[in-house]
Amino acid sequence: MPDFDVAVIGAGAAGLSVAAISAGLGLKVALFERGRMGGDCLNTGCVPSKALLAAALAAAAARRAGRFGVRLPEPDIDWAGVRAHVTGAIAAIAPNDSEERFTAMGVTVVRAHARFVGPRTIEAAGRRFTFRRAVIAAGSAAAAPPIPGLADIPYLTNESLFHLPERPEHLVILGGGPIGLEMAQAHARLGCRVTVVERAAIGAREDPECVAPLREALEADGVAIVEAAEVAAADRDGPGIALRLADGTCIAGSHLLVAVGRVPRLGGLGLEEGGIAHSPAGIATDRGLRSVTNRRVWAAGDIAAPEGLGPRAFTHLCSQHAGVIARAMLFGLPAKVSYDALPRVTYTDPEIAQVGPTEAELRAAGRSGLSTLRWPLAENDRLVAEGRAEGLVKLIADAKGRLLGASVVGPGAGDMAGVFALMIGQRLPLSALAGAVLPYPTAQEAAKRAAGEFYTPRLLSPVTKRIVGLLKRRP
Ligand SMILES: Cc1cc2nc3c(=O)[nH]c(=O)nc-3n(C[C@H](O)[C@H](O)[C@H](O)COP(=O)(O)OP(=O)(O)OC[C@H]3O[C@@H](n4cnc5c(N)ncnc54)[C@H](O)[C@@H]3O)c2cc1C
Ligand SMILES: NC(=O)c1ccc[n+]([C@@H]2O[C@H](COP(=O)([O-])OP(=O)(O)OC[C@H]3O[C@@H](n4cnc5c(N)ncnc54)[C@H](O)[C@@H]3O)[C@@H](O)[C@H]2O)c1
Repeated sequence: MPDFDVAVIGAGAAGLSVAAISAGLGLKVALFERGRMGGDCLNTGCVPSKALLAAALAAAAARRAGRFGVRLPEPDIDWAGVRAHVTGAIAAIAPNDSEERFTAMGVTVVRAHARFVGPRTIEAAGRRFTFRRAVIAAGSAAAAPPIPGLADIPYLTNESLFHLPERPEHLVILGGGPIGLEMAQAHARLGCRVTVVERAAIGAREDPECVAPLREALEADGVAIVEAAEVAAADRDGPGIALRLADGTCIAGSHLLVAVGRVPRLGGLGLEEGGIAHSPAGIATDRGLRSVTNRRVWAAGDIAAPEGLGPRAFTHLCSQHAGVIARAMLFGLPAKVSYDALPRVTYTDPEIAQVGPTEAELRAAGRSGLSTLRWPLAENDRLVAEGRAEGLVKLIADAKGRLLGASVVGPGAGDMAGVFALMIGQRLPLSALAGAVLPYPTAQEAAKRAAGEFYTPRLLSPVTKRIVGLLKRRP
């Protein structure tokens, strides 16, 4: 008999979710973690980045208070205090992901590097563990672009950024994706000079109508943005760093943050010994997240590269993966992942939220009969009252009024994304949102108004007017 029903490699968002469900269902579970419990999200990702953004927002709010007739002096940023807030947020959440909590659930937690030594055996801490089923949830790490000289200079990634003892004087950020943009705004608002160096365009994956207000906000925060930049070399520059661009420009700063995407942590897992197929994108799985070569093995989280979909890196996706694995691996049901209603949010100010595909992606996929519905946040009473009515809700629907994609830019865009995820996931018609009674005044009303735009032309059509004209003669 195998030692464990389920063996999980990695105690990040994905591994913890799988372990909790499996143990909750009464299975014998082993969980291997070589680093910190909680993985990237808790220690070096979502939590510290959002904590830093919260500190930055407080500084920005103080600077903006004058518009309400509340004049405050320029905020005095105490870097040690900011760091204490970040580490405090991690410490407050850590018990949820702790070894103690999982041990209490009945999980055997092994704090060591784990590797497959055969298709049904894992080795860790000098011991061998046989398993009935295994889940690889080893996550991803910051990618290092092949720039000459980069490997020879000290640069930061998400693993080191949140532990800087001193505030960077001039943070140069390579990459204008979500990590680059969130960290650019956070550091600029906390008093650092910031330059973003981006190969293509910032926020390139997002709807351009959403990126435009964010670009303005970043520039207003003092972030310098260099786009279409080809970095030819990286060097030391005294105590700092310098990026030399192909056009001859030199961008020098005190610190360099590399945020150009993620690579799966495949190294040292013994995938060959385990008979587990993989590619540079991650563990090759079917849509049920099951290894295409070792049918006792599944993959979850950033490291999973499901067939035809590829990897994605979001904590909420880890829960979806865990749910699919629970149904497929534990109950033998035909569960599959779908990213049709997957939300993502860049937590800048303004936030950018996307649920499902963007308009450009839908059009590139050849979808016809699409309706594009917009509602500007300048028309939202609550946001006007709060002096932050910049942004847009943009919805893309099919001819029958079913929502396919939603793009939002503005304050609280991420909170609005939940409704759109529900609508797309459950295939609800726009009338469900357009007809809902929402509390006034809330930002969410902008979502309802955008949905209502699908029906407005129909409602005010000459035919409807003629019908109403006839009906008015009723006694
Ligand atoms: C700066 C930043 C901000 C982010 N912000 C957000 C956000 O706001 N919202 C969002 O949804 N997502 C965000 N993400 C993405 C999110 O953090 C990841 O998608 C998520 O943490 C992935 O979880 P995971 O369980 O797949 O991997 P991880 O969290 O990386 O966990 C994998 C674990 O496996 C362990 N491990 C690896 N190999 C082995 C081995 N051989 N043996 C034992 N242990 C091993 C590692 O030590 C690690 O703890 C952010 C990421 C970054 C970097
Ligand atoms: N709020 C969130 O949900 C959140 C926040 C941060 C990260 N994440 C997750 O982490 C992932 C990784 O984020 P990321 O921002 O590192 O990656 P990314 O792939 O999303 O963006 C990287 C950016 O770097 C640019 N780039 C690549 N090589 C370059 C080079 N040599 N020089 C200059 N620019 C270069 C790309 O054009 C791209 O715009 C995200 O895709 C997301 O899944 C999520």
